[in-house]
Amino acid sequence: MQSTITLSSPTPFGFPPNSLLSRANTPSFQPKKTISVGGGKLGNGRCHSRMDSSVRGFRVRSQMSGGGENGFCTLMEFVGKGGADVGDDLVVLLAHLQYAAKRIAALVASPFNSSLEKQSGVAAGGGGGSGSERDTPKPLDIISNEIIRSSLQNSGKVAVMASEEDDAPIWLTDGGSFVVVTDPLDGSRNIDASIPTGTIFGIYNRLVELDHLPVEERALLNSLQSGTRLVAAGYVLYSSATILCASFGLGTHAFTLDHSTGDFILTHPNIKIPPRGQIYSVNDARYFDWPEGLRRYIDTVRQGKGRYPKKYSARYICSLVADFHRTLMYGGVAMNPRDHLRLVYEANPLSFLVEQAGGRGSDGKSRILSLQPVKLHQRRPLFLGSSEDMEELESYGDVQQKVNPGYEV
Ligand SMILES: O=P(O)(O)OC[C@H]1O[C@](O)(COP(=O)(O)O)[C@@H](O)[C@@H]1O
Repeated sequence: MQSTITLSSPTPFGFPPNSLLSRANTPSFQPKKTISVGGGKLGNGRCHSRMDSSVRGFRVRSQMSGGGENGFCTLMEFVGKGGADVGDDLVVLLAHLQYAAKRIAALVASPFNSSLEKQSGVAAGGGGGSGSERDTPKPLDIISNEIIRSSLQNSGKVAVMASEEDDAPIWLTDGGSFVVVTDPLDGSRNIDASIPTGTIFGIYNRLVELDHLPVEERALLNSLQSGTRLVAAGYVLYSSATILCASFGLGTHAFTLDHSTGDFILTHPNIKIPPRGQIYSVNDARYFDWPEGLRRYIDTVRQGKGRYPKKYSARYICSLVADFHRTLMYGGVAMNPRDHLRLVYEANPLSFLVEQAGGRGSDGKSRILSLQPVKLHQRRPLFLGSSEDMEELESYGDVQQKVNPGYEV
């Protein structure tokens, strides 16, 4: 059966079309395609009317393989009225976020990145450098932040944006109903070696009950919401494929960028992290700075002497989104046991995603989502992974690294 695709936009890469960007307050987003498979029109109906039915038994066929009985489903179709129906405002916001993701994907793969580094005079990562140099934003961090900020602003749907790259949250639009927290380009230290990087985001409802407060205070308090209040969260992995993985509160779903059309295609519906993995992911050059409990845990699983009687393997890219994505796919546990990763921008969104996939996110003692952030850039130990691995790890008690000397690389 041959699939036929009719594009309503003549420029597939110019997505979303300028008309969408300029109509910032457009109440509803229309999928740009009408898709027919075997003569039958699929369009929105492809993604069914409810998320649970849309993801159960969903078969993904790529355009290249000639379609199939179910064809394929774009992110916009998935969240739209014929799919999960997450609401018009959120659909518009996601359309702009996916556009930002595509721009960042192009940016991180650009041959001109090294000249940006040279122009800015920022030292390349990986060499010596003091701890504070390590924390200095790189040009790509700053540009990615700007790409996301302008996309959120153009959506007209976001009241507040809080970014790892900004000192304070930015109040964007009075009429916006959402709050977006983001790490625009995580792992950017790895860029010079073309190691995968990622964008992380979390979306909350704006707290209208705070509207009477001065703008700085209202922006800050909106951004300090507990992870249990997340409406949606996601990450974009910039690797051999560009993958946007998101949850809107009913499962975790991943969409792969089809460079030929500019669409994110549903490739991993309803991800379930295996309850037990055989991989641990940590920077174990820090072994001698770890507490005794964490050392014992790693020593035990390495030797296959844990509850799962097989020797574990280690994988560590040192790029959070990439390490997390692999953990979601294969199971196991990914961790940064010291106070390094940000609760608001990294730990909460990724914990939401792993929980929606059946796993757990913890700081080694407590469920991440239950923590009330007290500072915008607050850092916590972070452990994410399969439910059985996480339970076993936490049973060692003493797994949070207290020594945090400020590593140079
Ligand atoms: O040096 P460590 O402790 O292994 O930390 C590595 C982690 O830091 C990160 O690079 C994030 O650090 P930044 O937020 O300072 O960029 C993650 O991508 C990675 O998982």
